[in-house]
This record gives sequence, structure tokens and C-alpha cells, in this order.
Amino acid sequence: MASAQGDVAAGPAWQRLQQHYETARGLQLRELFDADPTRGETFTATAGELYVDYSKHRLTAETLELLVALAEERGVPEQFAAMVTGQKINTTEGRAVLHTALRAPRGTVVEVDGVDVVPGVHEVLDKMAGFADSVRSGEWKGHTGKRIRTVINIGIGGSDLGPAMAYDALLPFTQRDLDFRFVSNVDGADIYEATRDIEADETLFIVSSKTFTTQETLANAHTARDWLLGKLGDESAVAKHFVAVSTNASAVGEFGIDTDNMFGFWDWVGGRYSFPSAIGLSLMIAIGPDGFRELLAGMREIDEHVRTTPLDRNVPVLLGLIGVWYRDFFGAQAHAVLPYSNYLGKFPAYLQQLDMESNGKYVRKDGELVTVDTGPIVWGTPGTNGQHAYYQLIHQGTTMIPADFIGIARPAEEIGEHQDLLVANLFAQTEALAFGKTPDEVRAEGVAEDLVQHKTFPGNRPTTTILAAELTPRVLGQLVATYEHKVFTQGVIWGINSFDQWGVELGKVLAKRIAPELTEAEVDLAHDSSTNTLIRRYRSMRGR
Ligand SMILES: O=P(O)(O)OC[C@H]1O[C@H](O)[C@H](O)[C@@H](O)[C@@H]1O
Repeated sequence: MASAQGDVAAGPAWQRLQQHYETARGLQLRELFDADPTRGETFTATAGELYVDYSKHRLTAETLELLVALAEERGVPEQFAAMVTGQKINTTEGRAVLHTALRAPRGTVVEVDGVDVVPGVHEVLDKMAGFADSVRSGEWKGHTGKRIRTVINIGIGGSDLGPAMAYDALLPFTQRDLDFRFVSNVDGADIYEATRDIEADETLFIVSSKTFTTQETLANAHTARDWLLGKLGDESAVAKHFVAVSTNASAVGEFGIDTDNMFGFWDWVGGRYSFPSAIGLSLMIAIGPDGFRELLAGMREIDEHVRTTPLDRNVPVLLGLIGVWYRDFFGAQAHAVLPYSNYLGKFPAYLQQLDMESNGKYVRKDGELVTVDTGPIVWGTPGTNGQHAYYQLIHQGTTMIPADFIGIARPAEEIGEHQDLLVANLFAQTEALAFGKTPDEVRAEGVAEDLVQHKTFPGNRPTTTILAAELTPRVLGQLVATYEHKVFTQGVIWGINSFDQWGVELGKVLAKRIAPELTEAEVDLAHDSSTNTLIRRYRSMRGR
């Protein structure tokens, strides 16, 4: 009986993997490729328009079979079915997890508590489309009758990273006479720099917050409101320059935004999974409703791929399983995501929330502590910049860092030979990481003996390469959904709840307590001696 509950390490599939690891740990990529000249063709899969090469991994067909057996034992397909049919798999919050319903075509039925949620999804999408079109065309006028020139999304975490990442990724598809900015940090510098050079009567603020209680977002929204009123001097201007995206209509109303200007979503959309919801409003204004629908269609393709493809060719499942192989058997602590596309510059940051907030857990769904390692540290920046900075450690350091290399074949603009140079670097890196350079190869180049070891590359460093022909809205949707379901797969394997985030709460509570202590020097401090001293030092630096 397939079960995502309980200790994965106690099951037979894990034990078989453990045994297999004893020999597999010695696998050498050079030998694997020598033994099977077709490996680079057969250890590949496609999902939507994504071509995925997982041949440069320290695994064999047997490893994959054992990993797939683990996915079966843990009930990955059954859990996926439970998720997409609206069962309350987010057990600690008693919620369904239905970001897949956000990209369900009209007419599909997805029920939560007996109510079909799909018509509501499309109602909001239609309302967003009408609004986006009116801003794009200039029909939507600001307080003084001018059209909007700058759109500022105010939000943080899942209410910021998705649209901010996707806006950069899809820049060539955006309406270039509109400027988009994303304000997230409670550091006043963020809102100050975003507003210092623009006209209030040409600016639209989108206040995005699922809960509409997030301290940073509300502070920025209040400052934005004060800025606007300071410039335009009339309370009635707010209606023309502020809209909200939230699940919390009453808090939106209390803030002073007319709920007619609110775009809703639902508690079954997790923050870090919310970017295909109304949280994507800024992106929809940027790329237009048709572009946004393409993005949703790309996500839907991957949802369908996961639902219908056997596990051994199921790309998000395979990526999840390969991640488990390194995390839990090789003890790899980090996972790098290295996009060879400048437009994907914020993709690793987006994935950090998606992956680390979902799977950075030490308690299982059944309330017991995990006995195996869970989510890795996810990081990365666009190639080739990283090559001249930290790749040294990936090539010759003492820590194994499995990495995803993401490449795009056709750039939005062909500029001389840039694209081929860029992609040559991508292929060169994965080749160098996999196969390295032996001491004999170094010697054959005439290198002095005392430098041979320094110039040797151990190789055998694992990478996945993901290639797409073009970075379109549809392909971006496919990429995002692929990683969403990769993270889902791993959560099921580990038996954790990938959809809560209790680990962010304590810091929020303490910050609320500390904030007034910073301004009032008389308040008695009852923290530890480090925190007390830091507060006093800060007060004195602030002249308090
Ligand atoms: O959208 P909001 O309710 O403002 O939440 C914004 C973010 O902050 C929270 O603390 C959570 O850690 C994130 O998952 C969430 O995306």
C-alpha cells in the first residue's frame, strides 16, 4: 500500500537503494559513458518543449529503477492525484493545494468541499484581462487624466518573486512603453528608489498580499499611499492608482482600496505557488492577457505530463528522485541552478522560495522527526558570470554540488555571436564537470610536475541540462511547473508537508516585540545578553 506517511528509510525501497549505493558510490561518469556510447541519448526525456539530459549523473539504469520503485512505494502518483483533485493534503493548515486548478481550462471540474473552483478561477482571469488591457491601451486613466506609465508591484515572498522573476524572464514580450518595478523589502530604500524618479499621476500600485497582514508589504503600501497623496493631495486619487491582489477582502477594504479594484484568490493557493493566480497581475499587464494564458498553458502541459507519463519518463518526478539520490545517499547539501540566459537571472531566487520554503522541514506529516535529510540549499546565478566567480569550488572544491544548467537555443535578439559563445560555455562546463582532466592528461600538456595536481580536475561532478528552443511565456510556464512538481515529488518521498511554512513565524513574532524597543530607550530589555546589547548599541547609533 503506497504511503507518503511514515519513515521513508524504514521501507524496502530505501533499503534497496542503500545497498545499491554501496557499489554505486564508486561510479565514474567517464566509465559510464565509455561503457554505453548511447548514454547521452538514452538518459534523456522531454516534457512540453523542455529537453532534459540527465545522463551526466552518477547513476545507472538500475539506480533509476530503484528510485522509481521508491516513488511508487511512497505513492507519488496517488499523492499527485490527491493534490490535483482538491484533497486537503496540506494537513497542518487543513487546506487543499490547488495551484494546478489555476491553469485548468474552462470547463474542467476541480472540487473543493463539493464546489467546483474552476469557474471562479476564470472569472478572476477575465477580470484581470479586462484591467490589464485597459492599462496597456491607456484607457485606464490616473487621477489627472493621464495614462499609466509605471506599474509598481508591492509584495514579498510569493507575492513578489514569481512576477518579478517572470517579468525579467519575459522582458522581450513586454509592452516596452510601460515600466515595471517590484518593491518587497521593508528597507525604505526599496520604495524610495522605486518612486524617486517617477510621476505619481502616471503610477499604478498593485498591493499584492495573500493575507494582507504582512508587515513589510503593509508598511510599503502605506508609504506608497502617503507618497501619492503627498503628490496629488486628494484622497480620491487612491482609487485610480491602487489595486489589490489578496484573499483577504476585509483587510483590503480597511486599507482603503475599493474591493471593486481587488483581484481575489483562495486559501488553496500557497504563497510560493501563487504566481499563476491574480498575483501575476503585474506580469499580465506587462505581457498581455494572451501571453499570460500561454504561460498558464505551459504549466498545464507539465501538470498533464506528470499526471499521464510513466514515472521512468516523468521529468519532474525524475528530477526529484535524482535530487533525493544526491541529498540522501551522497549527502549533497546544496543544489545549484545555473541559467545560461540573462533573462532568467531571478529564476534561482524564485526557486529558493519554492524549494527551500516547501521542503526545508525536519518534521514529517505524521508529526515524527525525519530520519533522513530533506531539502537542499538552492542557489545560483546566471552563467557565465558564475564561471568567473564560484565555479572554482564546483570544479575543484571538496563539496559535491549537483547543478541544473538551463540553456535556450534561440535568443530574443541575435547579437553577433553572443548566443553561440554563451551556449558553448554551458556545454563546456557540464563536460568539464563530468569528465574532468586526469593528471596524465595534464602531464601530456607539458605541465611541470609540481603543478600537475593543481591543474587536475577530478570530474565526476553531476549536472542536469535543460534545453528549450526559445524562452517564451509557454516555456517559462513549463519550467516553473517542472520545478513545482519536482519539489512536490521530494516532499512526498520524505513524508513532509511541502505546503506549510511554520519556520517563518518565530522571527515575525520577535520582530514585532523588538520594533518598539528600538525607539524607546526607557523600555527594559529582557532578551539574552547579545540581543540586549545589540539593541542598546543600535539605539545609541540612532542617538536614542
Ligand atoms: O502574500 P503574503 O500573505 O503577504 O505573504 C508573503 C510571504 O510571506 C510569508 O511569511 C510566507 O513565508 C511566504 O510564503 C509568503 O509568500
